[in-house]
Amino acid sequence: AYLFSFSHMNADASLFPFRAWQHCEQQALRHYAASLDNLEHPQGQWLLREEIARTIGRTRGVRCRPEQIVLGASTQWLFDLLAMICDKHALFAVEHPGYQRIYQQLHASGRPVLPITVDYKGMSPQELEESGASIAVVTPSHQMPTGLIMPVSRRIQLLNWSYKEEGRYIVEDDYDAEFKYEGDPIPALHSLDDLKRVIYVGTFSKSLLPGLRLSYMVLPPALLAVYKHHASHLMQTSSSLIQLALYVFIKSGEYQKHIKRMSKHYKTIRAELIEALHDKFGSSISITGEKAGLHFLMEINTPRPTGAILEKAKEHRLELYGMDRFWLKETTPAEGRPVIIIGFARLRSQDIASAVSLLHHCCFD
Ligand SMILES: Cc1ncc(COP(=O)(O)O)c(/C=N/[C@@H](CCC(=O)O)COc2ccccc2)c1O
Repeated sequence: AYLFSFSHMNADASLFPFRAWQHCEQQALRHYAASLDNLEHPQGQWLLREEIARTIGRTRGVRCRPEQIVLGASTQWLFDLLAMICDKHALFAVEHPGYQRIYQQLHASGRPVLPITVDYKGMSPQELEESGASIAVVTPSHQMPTGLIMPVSRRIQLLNWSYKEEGRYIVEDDYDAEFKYEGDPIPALHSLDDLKRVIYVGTFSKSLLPGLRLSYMVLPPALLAVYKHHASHLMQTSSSLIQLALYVFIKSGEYQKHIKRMSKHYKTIRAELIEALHDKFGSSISITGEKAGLHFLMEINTPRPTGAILEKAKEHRLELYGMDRFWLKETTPAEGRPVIIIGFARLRSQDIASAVSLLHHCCFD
């Protein structure tokens, strides 16, 4: 077990309202037990899809009908489903550096997946155009892993790319959009889309718990028709009990209360952590991607290579990850200054000083 964790991959279950959740599960069993004894709608429980449509309409500006929502047990599964319903010659473009699991998932679907460079505004429209891809997968709210927020100008450029040819789509993976600390809330890319080319994907892994395995996808009408034709034989993969408990949890206002409480908590932890990092490391670090989400990047001006830093972290039971897991192309990054990903969803206020000085030790001593 780790002494301290800077992992970007997990939440802090101790902050989850298990009693409230348990009450919602009991309510779900009491009122909807009948729906557990058969296989429900392939897209998932209507009642939950209605609540999700209402929530993302209010919080992300995503206007959709419950009929367009498909639930699934993980974002990865939803990408599998997407690979099944998209044109078999369609090529996917993903951000590079980017989220490894989706890249691998799409690769496993048998079609070439094209890594497209992320510049300081997000996925490069020129490279995308030249790549011949027709489906671009982006994380505009908080790019994984760089943390950059895609400016509206780049969102418009990507939308225009999708409008240029039939069959082009943008998959907006809005995975940790609930948490934003600086600047005005930016509505989803989906809210700017006039021609129904954006597939909006969300998950409850970050806002609630990754272990619930519940994510959702909003299909534009044209793709919904294809989904209904091709994939409707596929039954829903997420549990009806979890779906109905989540429906009660959202309906009762517990979800909104939880997001408000977690946003406040993460805002405090993030500010304390950044202050502690600057105090300890001084001008030897530069932090980027810290305006939203549950992680940011930290570049360190030290002669010690990334590998040695990660090695030392392992020895000292400090959970820490580098950029290698996000480097999708065979080329490894030119060995510039070490860059590590700093997650703070699991960090406790009382541990920050010790975790930061241990990190400093791994980078310099
Ligand atoms: C870009 C992106 N999109 C979607 C998801 C969510 O996927 P789903 O759980 O299948 O719905 C993740 C999860 N990424 C996970 C792993 C990152 C990695 O492997 O490096 C991190 O997940 C969590 C992070 C903080 C708190 C709780 C969970 C994603 O990084």
